[in-house]
Amino acid sequence: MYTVKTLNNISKMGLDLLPSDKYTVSENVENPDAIIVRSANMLDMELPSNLKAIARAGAGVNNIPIDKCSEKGIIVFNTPGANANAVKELVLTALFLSSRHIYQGMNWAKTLIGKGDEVGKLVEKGKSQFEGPEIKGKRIGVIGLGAVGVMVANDALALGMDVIGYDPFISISSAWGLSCNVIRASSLDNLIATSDYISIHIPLSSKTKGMFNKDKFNIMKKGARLINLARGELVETCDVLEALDKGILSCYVTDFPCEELLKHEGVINIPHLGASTPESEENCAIMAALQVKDFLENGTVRNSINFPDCELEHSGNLRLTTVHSNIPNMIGQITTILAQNKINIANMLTHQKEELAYSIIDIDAALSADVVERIKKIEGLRMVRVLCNP
Ligand SMILES: NC(=O)c1ccc[n+]([C@@H]2O[C@H](COP(=O)([O-])OP(=O)(O)OC[C@H]3O[C@@H](n4cnc5c(N)ncnc54)[C@H](O)[C@@H]3O)[C@@H](O)[C@H]2O)c1
Ligand SMILES: O=C(O)CC[C@@H](O)C(=O)O
Repeated sequence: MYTVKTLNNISKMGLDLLPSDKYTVSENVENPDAIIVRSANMLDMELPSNLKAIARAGAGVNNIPIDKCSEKGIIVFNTPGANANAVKELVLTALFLSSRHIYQGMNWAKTLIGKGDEVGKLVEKGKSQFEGPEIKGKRIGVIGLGAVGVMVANDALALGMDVIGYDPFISISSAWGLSCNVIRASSLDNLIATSDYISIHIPLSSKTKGMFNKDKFNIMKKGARLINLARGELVETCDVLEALDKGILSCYVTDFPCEELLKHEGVINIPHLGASTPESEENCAIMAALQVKDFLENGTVRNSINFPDCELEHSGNLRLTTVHSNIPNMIGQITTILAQNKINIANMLTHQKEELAYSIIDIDAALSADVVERIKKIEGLRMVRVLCNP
């Protein structure tokens, strides 16, 4: 029996994929084998001693202590692309909201309650204050061309915009999906200096935190509009407010409100709704649950942040999986212990990612607790699991 703890509301469509004869799934599980989480902050959480896997039902993993997990041999998954369409649709909404003063106009229209037959006349008289430009023919700069950025860039082209993109780490699959009509920015500053609209789609990390600061606002086109549905901390709050006050920015749309942003008229604050559609919640939950299940039952790794992809067809009668430091002679030490105990290896696979390596070893014989203990004691070994092959 495996136990899975949920830290946020996770769609039932996903959780139902963990059958009740093999899994106990609840927000109240004490010492779980796996955690499925959305945006709950796990950074200061004490990691349960049984924990083997954390699945982020979503894209951003800045709420998960990745380094601490890697040290302990705990795998972290996310669900790439599963909520990208939901975010893209909200970005397109944000584009129009930032341009056409729809939100301000709607609020103003509400002030006409009680004016009775005068409402029509007052609307016509007052509407000019909410005029705003069309997006067609304007330039949008898309920063980060991953699952969301590629969709935003392609759809902005379809809306008649001139699209420039920046992503020095673009993946091959994203490059295949991106329209060849998207202009490749020679630098981030070049994108920022030439765009009427800028949309950010990069992860928050120590390298990207505060990336949008005074220096970037100072090179923007006067009156530019900035859309940030990625993460609040990518943009320095005091600098964005100053850019709005100086008229450098005419609007900032964010999915991450804070007290200061809520008070400013030039900010459109959305309460983190980027992925809040039934479709994306289901997609993320299904992907997260299946990844956890395949890892717990078969040791398969797909879409992990800290582990290398690894998948091996079953052979033999037992499967040993190990997480260890990516240093010489780790496999040598493990296989030596197996050989000393006359255990034949039916098949094996080892892959590495940065400082960590993951191995799947199928064996023909039974494995005593003593052998497992000896393997666990190898220096650099972070996690050992023994699974029964089907
Ligand atoms: N508001 C929401 O609800 C919501 C939903 C989904 C994702 N997000 C946020 O949006 C981010 C992007 O999501 P995604 O699904 O497209 O992720 P993704 O991993 O598919 O794409 C991220 C892209 O950013 C690029 N990148 C990384 N550092 C960069 C840098 N310094 N400059 C330019 N490009 C850089 C990467 O190469 C990658 O192509 C997530 O990390 C998450 O924080 C928010
Ligand atoms: O789970 C959510 O509602 C938000 C998810 C989003 O921020 C993400 O990074 O995928």
